[in-house]
Amino acid sequence: MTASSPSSVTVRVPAKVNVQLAVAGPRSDGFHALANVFLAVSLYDRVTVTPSDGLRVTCSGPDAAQVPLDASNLAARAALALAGRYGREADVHIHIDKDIPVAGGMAGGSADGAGALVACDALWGTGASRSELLEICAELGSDVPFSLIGGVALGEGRGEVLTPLEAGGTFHWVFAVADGGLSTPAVYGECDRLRAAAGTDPGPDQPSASPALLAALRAGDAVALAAAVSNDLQSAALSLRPSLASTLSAGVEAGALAALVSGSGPTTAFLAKSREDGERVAAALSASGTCRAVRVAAGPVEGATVVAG
Ligand SMILES: C[C@](O)(CO)[C@H](O)COP(=O)(O)OP(=O)(O)OC[C@H]1O[C@@H](n2ccc(N)nc2=O)[C@H](O)[C@@H]1O
Ligand SMILES: Nc1ncnc2c1ncn2[C@@H]1O[C@H](COP(=O)(O)OP(=O)(O)OP(=O)(O)O)[C@@H](O)[C@H]1O
Repeated sequence: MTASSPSSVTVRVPAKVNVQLAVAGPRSDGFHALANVFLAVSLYDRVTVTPSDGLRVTCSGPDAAQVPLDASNLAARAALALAGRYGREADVHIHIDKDIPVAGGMAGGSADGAGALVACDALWGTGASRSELLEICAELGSDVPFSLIGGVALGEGRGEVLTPLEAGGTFHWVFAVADGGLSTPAVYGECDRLRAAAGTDPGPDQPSASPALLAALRAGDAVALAAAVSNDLQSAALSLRPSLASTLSAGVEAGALAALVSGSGPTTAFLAKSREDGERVAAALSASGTCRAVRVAAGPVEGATVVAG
């Protein structure tokens, strides 16, 4: 550390919802080509890195007990990857203040990976370029590059090849957090199984983004966006967790413009006309007893951002 180095750095990183998730059939490497339209929303993890004798991870927040604190933690993997590239030790204490539901389909682990990468880069004065950071993100996981850039973006390939998109306004969301998580590979596997059983495997080719969805985003038009949202993993998530159907119905009955599973689930996402409508949908979902917790959020918001240090 030089005299001018910060003594610690804190980075704030948002959760995501997928407003379109078009999934092709499995590729030969086991991944699926996607047309994945990500939107970053205002639920955040905060990742703080401080110089330490060795690599150590701690976590606080309501779901902290479910977060691994060993080298499998995506934040630890990010620190190791950056240190490895720059030939230094990952001698850092990473603290995750976790507000994003764990294994909820909102890219919580990916957020921590992107956050730790940006934080270590700032702490160590690495000076890595944006494209170098994005390359490391893509090695860590398909959702991690988007956690770095935030906003709204189309993810192609396995979701890591990003094209930033325009959004003409703020969209208001309600998220119903379910009890327990769903494993992302298990949900992709169930999607393949259901398609094989129905004889509807679409093949491995790259799917396309929906023009109507992109136009709705550009216009900032929540009603048009509600008509265009889609998630090819939704039936698989419902197959593995049938109780999510009653959460989706409760949100629709409460007046949500659209109700969908967030990514691989089991968090469900509800689009509202306004912040006030969102508060009403949130209150009705809480009263319905069909979920563990309810959160309101808005987006798009910016990606991983240094907030202290
Ligand atoms: C469901 C989404 O959250 C939507 O944004 C993502 O596609 C998942 O992204 P992620 O959690 O970063 O996933 P990764 O860590 O890259 O991959 C975990 C596992 O999910 C499956 N996977 C993931 C992405 C993808 N395009 N096809 C897949 O089949 C694979 O089984 C893979 O082994
Ligand atoms: N920093 C982390 N925070 C949470 N989970 C982590 C972290 N690092 C590794 N994991 C592991 O990743 C698994 C998935 O957690 P995560 O919260 O990222 O799921 P998710 O939001 O469904 O992911 P995605 O939406 O990207 O598919 C957890 O069960 C946990 O074992």
